[in-house]
Amino acid sequence: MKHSICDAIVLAGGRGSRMADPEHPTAPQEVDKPAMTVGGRRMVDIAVDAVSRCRRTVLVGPTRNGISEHVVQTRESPAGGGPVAALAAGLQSLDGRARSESTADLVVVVASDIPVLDAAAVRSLIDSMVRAQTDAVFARDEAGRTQFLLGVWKLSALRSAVAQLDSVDGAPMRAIVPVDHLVIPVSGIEDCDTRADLLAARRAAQPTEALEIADALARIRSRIAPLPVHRVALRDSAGTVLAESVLAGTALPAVDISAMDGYAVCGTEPWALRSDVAYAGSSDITGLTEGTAVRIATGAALPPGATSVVRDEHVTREADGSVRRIPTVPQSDDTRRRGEDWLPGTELVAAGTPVDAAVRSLAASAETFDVSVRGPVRGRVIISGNEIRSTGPLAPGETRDVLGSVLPEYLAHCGITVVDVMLLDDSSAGFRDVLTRTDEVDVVIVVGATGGGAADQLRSTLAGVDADTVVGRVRVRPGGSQITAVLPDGTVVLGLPGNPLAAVGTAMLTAPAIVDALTGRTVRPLRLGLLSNSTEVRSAVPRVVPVTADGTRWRADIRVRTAHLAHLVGRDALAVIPAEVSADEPVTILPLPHH
Ligand SMILES: Nc1nc2c(c(=O)[nH]1)N[C@H]1C(S)=C(S)[C@@H](COP(=O)(O)OP(=O)(O)OC[C@H]3O[C@@H](n4cnc5c(N)ncnc54)[C@H](O)[C@@H]3O)O[C@H]1N2
Ligand code: MOO
Repeated sequence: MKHSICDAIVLAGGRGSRMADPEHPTAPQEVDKPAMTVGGRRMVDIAVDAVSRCRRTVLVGPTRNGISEHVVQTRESPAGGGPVAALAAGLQSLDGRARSESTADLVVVVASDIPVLDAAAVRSLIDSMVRAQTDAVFARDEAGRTQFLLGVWKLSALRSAVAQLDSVDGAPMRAIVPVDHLVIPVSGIEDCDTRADLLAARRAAQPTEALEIADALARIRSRIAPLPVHRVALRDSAGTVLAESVLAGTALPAVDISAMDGYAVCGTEPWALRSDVAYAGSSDITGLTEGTAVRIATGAALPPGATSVVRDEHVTREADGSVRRIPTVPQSDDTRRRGEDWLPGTELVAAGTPVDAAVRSLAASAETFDVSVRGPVRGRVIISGNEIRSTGPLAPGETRDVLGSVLPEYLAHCGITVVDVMLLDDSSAGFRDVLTRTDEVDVVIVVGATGGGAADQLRSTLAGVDADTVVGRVRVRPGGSQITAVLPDGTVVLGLPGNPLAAVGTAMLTAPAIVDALTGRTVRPLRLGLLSNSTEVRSAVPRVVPVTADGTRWRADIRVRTAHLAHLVGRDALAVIPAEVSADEPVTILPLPHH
């Protein structure tokens, strides 16, 4: 029997009253469980995808957006009438359409609260059904519970089981389970009934493996969506990146002008010199006639009739007041012709270019005064840790905050404009608050709490809000515990390890890739260099190490302490050193900001 003769009924109604959020007692106590996300996907979509190889799928529950058009949506009667009422509605929908098609023999039934359900689990149920030739097969989860809402039925068995009931409204699943059924173990299909189940599922959906540096940066660049495009006046465009190319609004030069102080001439020499002068900016100069010349300033428009410009140094004045070209000089024309630099519509700067001083100046040269851009990227720095103090004397065991005041400078160098810096307690409520109030920023940079230990709330809070963790760990030292995640509202979270040098090194390594992704800026080639002391810093794990220019090479610091920034004082750059580096293997150079 082939998979294609199965139809599917996905149950996506039900009130998830046990899902109510204990931290938000005022929130509605009934939640739409199938719409809740795990790993960034709605559980209803997970269920629909798991049966995507079935011939027809009926989704029973409130009408939902974002469901494939191939899926028929219907509603149980009465609404909220429970799973048997929903199955009856699903059957009715299948039967209604079956008249024009051959009837399927089997029907897969899945609920929308199984966060790791996939096609393979459905496949194994169908395979068992085909082998056993029974009326229904249900899945048993690893806790030993039979999941009657995850199974495969003989269509005829399901139809008659439902038909023999007086009323489907509120009927329990047990009322229709056929005597002749099989239960098979299927791993990893635990359903989500409570908020704790949901959090555990979200936690399990977070990546735990450490990525190589290049893979981590590539994932960040491909998985983080760009910011919206907006139009700004050039004078307000600092820190932005062009979303569209800058096109010339006018030709440059707009008319033929002189490139030198000299003489505009007409025809063949000698030229009788007129007494007036063509100044830059004057537009009412009289035309030249054959055999005449007029003095002209650099940048002045050529008078009508002028055939070329001869610079002062190339001309002699005759006693009769006429001018001639010095015979030995080259026969050059010192005119800048209209459109010689560019014509209207020429692309002057490509999309993806950061708007710097040169871009702003160039756009003004082309009479372009506003541009379509992304950014600037606005960041908020959160300093976590109950032991961290920024002001006042330290109590025993407290640590001075040595990052809040300096990280904005390093982040600015990476392309993030920090709009505020906040100190935060390591409480789950505190973390939840900073990850849900993100309206004014594009990136939240959290310092500390990345480790995943008892006091490290960042990972569990990210799981709780179902952030999409793009990078969970990186194979690098320091900075291995760094996190890059995207909140459901699109805000990016960059988790930096708490040790000060680790925090700065991680920011310098990873923040530029976040800015690349958010702004769509063209990724620059890596700056590479060679170490002068590679044998002294060779390690089994890739490292980020401060370096100082050493002739044509870079000298890396040998024993680096991460609890302060001593190793950044007077250093030129950070080097990203591959594992087991050899003397002639290039390392990536990340220049440090300087004044
Ligand atoms: N069992 C393990 N424990 C730790 C590991 C490990 O692999 N296994 N890695 C260590 C490394 S390396 C680092 S780095 C940290 C990263 O942990 P967190 O990101 O959770 O950082 P915290 O624990 O919050 O802080 C670490 C350290 O840094 C000090 N700190 C934090 N913020 C500041 C600040 N603003 N100014 C000055 N100093 C700061 C903090 O007091 C801690 O001493 O985990 C290790 N543990
Ligand atoms: O990895 Mo920690 O980030 O070494 O200092």
